[in-house]
Amino acid sequence: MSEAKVNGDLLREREKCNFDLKELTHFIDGGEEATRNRREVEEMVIHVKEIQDEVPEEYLSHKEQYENAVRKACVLIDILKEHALRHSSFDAYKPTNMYRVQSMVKQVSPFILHMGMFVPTIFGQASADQQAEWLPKALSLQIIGTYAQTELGHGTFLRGLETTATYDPTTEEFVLHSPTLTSYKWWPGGLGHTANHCIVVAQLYSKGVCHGIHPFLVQIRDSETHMPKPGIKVGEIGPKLGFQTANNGFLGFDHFRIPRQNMFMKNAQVLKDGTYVKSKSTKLTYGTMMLIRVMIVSDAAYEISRAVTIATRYSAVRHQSQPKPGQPEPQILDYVTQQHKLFIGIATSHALRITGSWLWETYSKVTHDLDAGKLDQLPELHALACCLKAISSRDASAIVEQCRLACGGHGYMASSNFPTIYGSITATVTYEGEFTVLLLQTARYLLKAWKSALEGKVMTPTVAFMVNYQKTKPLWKNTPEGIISGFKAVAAGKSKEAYDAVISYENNGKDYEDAWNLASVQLVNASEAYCRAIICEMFWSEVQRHSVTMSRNVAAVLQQLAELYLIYWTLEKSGDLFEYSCVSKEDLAVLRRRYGELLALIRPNAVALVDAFDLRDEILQSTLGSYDGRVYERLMEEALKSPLNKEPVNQSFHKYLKPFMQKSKL
Ligand SMILES: CCCCCCCC/C=C\C/C=C/C(=O)SCCNC(=O)CCNC(=O)[C@H](O)C(C)(C)COP(=O)(O)OP(=O)(O)OC[C@H]1O[C@@H](n2cnc3c(N)ncnc32)[C@H](O)[C@@H]1OP(=O)(O)O
Ligand SMILES: Cc1cc2nc3c(=O)[nH]c(=O)nc-3n(C[C@H](O)[C@H](O)[C@H](O)COP(=O)(O)OP(=O)(O)OC[C@H]3O[C@@H](n4cnc5c(N)ncnc54)[C@H](O)[C@@H]3O)c2cc1C
Repeated sequence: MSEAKVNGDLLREREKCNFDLKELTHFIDGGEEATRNRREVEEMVIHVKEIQDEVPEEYLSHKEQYENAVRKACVLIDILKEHALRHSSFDAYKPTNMYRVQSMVKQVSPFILHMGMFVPTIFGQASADQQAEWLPKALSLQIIGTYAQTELGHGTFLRGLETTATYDPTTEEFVLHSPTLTSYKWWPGGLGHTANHCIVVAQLYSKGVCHGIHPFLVQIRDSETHMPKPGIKVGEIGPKLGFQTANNGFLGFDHFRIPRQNMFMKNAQVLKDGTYVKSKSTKLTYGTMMLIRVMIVSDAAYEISRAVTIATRYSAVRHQSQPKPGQPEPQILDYVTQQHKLFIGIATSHALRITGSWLWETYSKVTHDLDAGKLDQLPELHALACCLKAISSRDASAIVEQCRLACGGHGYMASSNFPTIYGSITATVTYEGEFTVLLLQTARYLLKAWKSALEGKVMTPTVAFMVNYQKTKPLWKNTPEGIISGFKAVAAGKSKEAYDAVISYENNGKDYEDAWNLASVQLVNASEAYCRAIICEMFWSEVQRHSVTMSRNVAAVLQQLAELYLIYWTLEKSGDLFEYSCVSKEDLAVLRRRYGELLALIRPNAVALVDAFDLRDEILQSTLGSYDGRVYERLMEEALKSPLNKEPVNQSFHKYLKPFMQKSKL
C-alpha cells in the first residue's frame, strides 16, 4: 500500500508505535512460520475474482444471497483443496485460517456445518470401517453434509429429542420417523437446500427398548437430481437476525429406512440381530459439540479483533467536538472514555486467544486419553468448555456492540460491517449450547468440587484453589497475582454460597431439582466467577511465560494489556470482591488510578496494536476500518452503489408520492 494514500492521522499514529509490530503478529499467529503460511493462504484467496461481489450482498434478495453464497463457497473450497494438495498440508483448513478466509466472502458459507460438524463427527464418532468409507467422500465434498440434532420442540434438552430410529432386524435397517411437528429437525446449517447428507441425532429403539440418542448418517437428497428422497420433507427456515446465507433448514422423516451400518458405531453399536452394545460413556455422543465449544473461544477472540480494529482505526481518523476553544477538534481516540471502550476489546482478544489455545491443548490431550479408554478428565474438560464457550461468546458480543457504538452513526451502516460481525457472534451465545444452560453445567461441576474440597479430597487443577478458600478470605494485594487470587476467592465464595443455598432449600423440604432451580441465579454467578478467574490467570501467566523470550517492548505492551484486563474486571466486579476478598476502598482507588495510567500508556500504541492483528481490508470488509483510513471516501463510494442512486427520480415518486402530495394540496 502506498503510504501517500493513507490518512494523515493514521500515518502519525503508526509513527508513534514503540514496539516491533511484526514480532507481535508472529506471537498472535503462533510463530513466524504460521504467519507466513496464513498470509500465503489469504494471498491465494484474495486474488480470486469470483469471490468478490460486484453488488454489495445487502442489495440482493434472500434467494439471490443464498445462490451467491453457494457459488462462492464452491470456488473457495476448490482453492483450499488445491492449496492443500499442492502443499500436502492442511494449513488452509486450520480453524484460525478458516475464520479469516470465511470473512473474505463476508456472509456465512452454506458449507459451514459440513466443515464444522459433519466431517469432525465422522472423525470422532465413526468406526474405522465407516471412516474409510465416508471420509474420502466427505473430505473431497463428493457428498455435502450437516449436523441435524436440534428439533422444533427441543434444542437444549437432548434427552427430550423425539425423532426415532427403530431397528428392524428383518431387513437390517433403521426406520427414521418424525412422530410430531415438534420432532422436526430445525436449525441445522446447510440443511435447507445445500446438503445431501446429514448426521441425524435420534432416539434409538431396538428390541422394543429405547437406548437414548445416537447419531446416524442419512442421505436425504438424490445424488444426481438433488431431489429430496421419498419419505423426507426438507426446506429452509427463513430469514434470521444474521447467518442469512447459512441455509438453516428443517427436516422430517416418514418411516425413512437406512442401512444398519449407517449408525455411527465407534462408541455404541447395534448388532445384526438387534443386540445393543453400550458405549464406555453415553457422553461420547456429545463429542462434536464439545469440539465446537472449544473452538468458539478462539472464534470469539477473532471476531473481537475484527471489531476493535475497525473501531480503533476509525477513532484515530474521526475528529469530533472542541473541548478547548480555538483548538482543532481532537481525534475521538484521545477521549479517555473512548479508550475505555476500545482498549478492553484489544486486551480481551488476546486474553481469549491465549485461553482458547490452552483449552484446545487440554481438549486434544483429554480426547487422546478418551481414545485410550481413560475418561476421568472428561467432566473437568466439559465444565471448562461450557463456561469458556458461554463467557467468551457473551463478552465478544458485548464488545462488538460496544465497538459499533464507539463509531457513532457510521457504525450503524451495513458498510461498517458491524451488523454482519454482530449477527455472527451473537449467534454463538445461543448455538452449541445456550449461555445459561452451559453455565449451569459448569455449576454442577463446581458444586461437586466444593463438596470434595470440604471433604479434603484431592482436587483437579482448575478447582484446586477451593481448598485455600474454605475458611478465610485471603489478604488482598494490589498486584496481578493478588487480583487473580481475589477472583479465585470470588469463585470459591460464590460456589460455597450456591452449594449452601441448594442444601438449605433441600433441608427446607424441596427436592433436589427444585432446590437447584431456586439457587440457579447463584449457580450461574458462581460459574461466571470461576470462568473469569481462569481467563485472568491464563492471560497473565502466559504473558509472563512468553515475556522472557520476547523483545522488551513487545513484552511491555502485552503486560500492559494483561494488567488492564485484570484491573478492568476488578473495577467491574468490585462489589463481588468487597464481599469475598479483603480488597479495600483504598485498594480500588489505587487500581482506578493505575487503570487510567494504563490507558495512557496504551494510547500511543493503539493503532499499532490493532495493526498487529494483521487483518487485511478484505477480511475487515469495512468502510470505517480499512488500513488507509479513507473513511469518508469509502462511505460515499459505498453509498453510490445503492441501486436507488442509479436514477435521479425513483418510480415511486410518480406512482405514490406525487399523487399523495397533490391530494394533500386539495
Ligand atoms: C472453521 C470451522 C469453524 C467451525 C464452526 C462451526 C460453527 C457452525 C455454526 C453453527 C453450528 C451450530 C450447531 C449446533 O448448535 S448443534 C446443536 C448443539 N446443541 C447443544 O449444544 C445442546 C445443548 N445441550 C446439551 O449439551 C446437553 O443436553 C446438556 C449439557 C444441557 C445436558 O443436559 P442433561 O439433561 O443434564 O444431561 P445428561 O443427562 O445428558 O447428562 C448428565 C451428565 O453428563 C454430563 N454431560 C453433559 N454433556 C456432556 C459432555 N458434552 N461431555 C461430558 N459430560 C457431559 C452432565 O454434566 C451430567 O454430569 P453430572 O453432573 O456428573 O451428572
Ligand atoms: C444460528 C444458529 C445456528 C444453529 N445451527 C444448528 C445446527 O447446525 N444444528 C443443530 O442441531 N442445531 C443448531 N442450532 C440450534 C441451537 O443449538 C439451539 O438453538 C441451542 O442449543 C439452544 O437451544 P433452544 O433453542 O432449544 O433454546 P431453549 O433451551 O429453548 O432456551 C430458551 C431459554 O430457556 C432457558 N433454559 C432452557 N433450559 C433451561 C434449564 N435447564 N435451566 C435454565 N434455563 C433454561 C435458556 O437459558 C433460554 O433462556 C442453531 C441455532 C442458531 C441460533
